[in-house]
Amino acid sequence: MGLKVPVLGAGGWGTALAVTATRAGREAALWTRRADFAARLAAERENREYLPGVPLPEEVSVTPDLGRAVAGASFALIVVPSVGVPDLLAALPRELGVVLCAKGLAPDGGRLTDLARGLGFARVAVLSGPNHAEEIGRGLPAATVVASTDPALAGEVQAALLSPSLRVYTSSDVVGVELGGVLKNVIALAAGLVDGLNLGDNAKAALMTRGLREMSRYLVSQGAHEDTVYGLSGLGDLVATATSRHSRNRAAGEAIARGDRSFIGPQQGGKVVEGLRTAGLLDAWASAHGHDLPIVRAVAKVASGEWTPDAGVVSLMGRDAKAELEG
Ligand SMILES: NC(=O)c1ccc[n+]([C@@H]2O[C@H](COP(=O)([O-])OP(=O)(O)OC[C@H]3O[C@@H](n4cnc5c(N)ncnc54)[C@H](O)[C@@H]3O)[C@@H](O)[C@H]2O)c1
Ligand SMILES: O=P(O)(O)OC[C@H](O)CO
Repeated sequence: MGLKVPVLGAGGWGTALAVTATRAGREAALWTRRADFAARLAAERENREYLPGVPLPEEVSVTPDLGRAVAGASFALIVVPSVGVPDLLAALPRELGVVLCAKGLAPDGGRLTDLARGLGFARVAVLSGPNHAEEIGRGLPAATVVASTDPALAGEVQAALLSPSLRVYTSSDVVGVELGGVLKNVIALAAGLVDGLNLGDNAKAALMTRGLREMSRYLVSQGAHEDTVYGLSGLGDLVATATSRHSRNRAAGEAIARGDRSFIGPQQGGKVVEGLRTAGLLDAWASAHGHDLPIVRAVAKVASGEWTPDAGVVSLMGRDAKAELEG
């Protein structure tokens, strides 16, 4: 088992994971595609752009050379935003284990783990949980889940990240862990809309609870275990994201509700707000497959500019009367 952990992507989450690996006694090779940015990180020993205030230990090396970053390693953490995952995977040796850390979907609306398998990777895992980079980077206590159908790979990743400040659980439910992280971003965006519209605590509790129900219906329809929906990568991450001052998804929803149009449409404000992209991809999938995902639909319509935030509220409040456990 290689002691070096390649961390591919030097945004906030990649930087926090590189620091996390050093707390588990490993060396981390932090890769970024921009050579000038790599040089700056190596010189300043801090990622001032994406994770300010967290020093990079000397066990973290920084490189723009992908081959060098993964040389001799058993697996790599893939921590670029979901849009960048296909190109990055295509450039990696297929014998490498890949641990997908993005909370988003492939360009066709499918799962990133399926994309990896389709490209020929045999050892595939996903890492997800209630994990804000700002807190993990500082070593505040947290927990996460690594899921794989390959228990040896899940165990390797667990050992490489487990430390007194991060409990890493394993799971074999790849679908549940992966899609929990994907869906919660959309519900967190909707929670931000509720915040920005000043709709109150009752509305936010109702939105999060019905959102969890929507997550459950979708995840189980895709083959997830229902228990996973109520675990760290489902309910846990939904609570962390929908209630947090750190969450970009929640903050984007709040900003849209307050009239900030920079998040509307394809440019998406220039920030990684995975839920905006996910909502459109999932809404298209749900329409094509006859699934009812009303919160996803409302967020997709608001994110594309087709509906105002108020119209989204009207659509959700005006749905047909039903029994709570009906669907
Ligand atoms: N920030 C968190 O707390 C957190 C926690 C868990 C999971 N995630 C997930 O991790 C992923 C990355 O998020 P982040 O917070 O690190 O983002 P970020 O905005 O902090 O940084 C993104 C990084 O990826 C690079 N990048 C952007 N597009 C790229 C591309 N096409 N190819 C290669 N590199 C590209 C950027 O230059 C930047 O270094 C997202 O899917 C996010 O949902 C984030
Ligand atoms: O800042 P967000 O909204 O992308 O959320 C960050 C993490 O996914 C929380 O677990």
